[in-house]
Amino acid sequence: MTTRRTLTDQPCLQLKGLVKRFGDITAVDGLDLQLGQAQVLALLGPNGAGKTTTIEMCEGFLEPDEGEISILGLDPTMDGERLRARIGVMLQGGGGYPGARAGEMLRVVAACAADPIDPDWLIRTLGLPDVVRTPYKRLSGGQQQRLSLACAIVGRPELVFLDEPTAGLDPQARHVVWELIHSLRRDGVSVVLTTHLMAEAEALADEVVILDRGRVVAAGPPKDLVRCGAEHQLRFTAVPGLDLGSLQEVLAGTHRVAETAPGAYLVDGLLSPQLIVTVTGWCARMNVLMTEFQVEQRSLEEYFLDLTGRELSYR
Ligand SMILES: Nc1ncnc2c1ncn2[C@@H]1O[C@H](COP(=O)(O)OP(=O)(O)OP(=O)(O)O)[C@@H](O)[C@H]1O
Repeated sequence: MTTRRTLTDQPCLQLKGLVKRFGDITAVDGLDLQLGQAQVLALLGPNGAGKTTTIEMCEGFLEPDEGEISILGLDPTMDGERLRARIGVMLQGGGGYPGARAGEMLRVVAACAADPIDPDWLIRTLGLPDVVRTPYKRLSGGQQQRLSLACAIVGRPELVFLDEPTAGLDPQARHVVWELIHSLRRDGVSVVLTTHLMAEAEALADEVVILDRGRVVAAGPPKDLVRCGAEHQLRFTAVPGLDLGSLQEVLAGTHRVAETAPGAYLVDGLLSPQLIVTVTGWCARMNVLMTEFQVEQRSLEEYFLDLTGRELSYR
């Protein structure tokens, strides 16, 4: 899609001690974040967690009360003009010109860029050919979303901010957007996105930051977050009434073992390849045939619930 950028070690986004208050509400409360080049960062959190406020400060639309922001080495408040040519912004809820036709809108944005992506290619890729002549205000919510995404990336930005890029999209359109974000990353573009969707963060992000009430409650690669927050459960079925005492002995008390229903067994505790070998090896020695074998991990969603006592996604 684009010419691949040369990778550097410089963080393209760095936030230190960021604070933003609206009257009595502290929307962002001492946030530290860093993002490397060609990385995707997902800000995850419930309504009001401070995601939009954070990215609006990064985009230069809001001024922080405290802290420092460096975007591509620039201060978005002081260097907004210089920065705007190098970043792409997709606002929550679209943000297009109501009377402008979809195709024209994208071409106007492309014309402002030195080396734009071909607008026709973006229109085809995002499934918008049938609405190029339709005014923005008459596009469906999903079409407005996709057009806004096209406008955010048509100028080949170095860093893109996408505020809930797939909100309201059907699964097929969501998949197209995910593919586009993957290809941006492959081309060396860094992406900051906000989402309520755990699956989206897991599918796209190198780094997930979970916010709650303006603070980071957890951060890391999605797999690590699931792993570090999770006790795991291994379940298997076999003939009822197995002698679980001997399995417990083999496991040396590290896991809880139970027959939860006749023939349904649960091994509860931290999961590892060694645990699977131990349990299947024990079955083999006891001449027990497992008829089902299942590993259950807690999702990021459940991890968030554990951390905050609240649900993460409720749209
Ligand atoms: N302009 C504003 N004036 C007053 N309060 C605001 C303003 N913008 C945001 N807030 C408040 O700051 C807090 C954080 O809001 P923000 O929009 O950043 O959350 P969010 O995580 O993006 O939520 P959502 O997922 O609903 O978009 C909320 O309590 C919100 O009501």
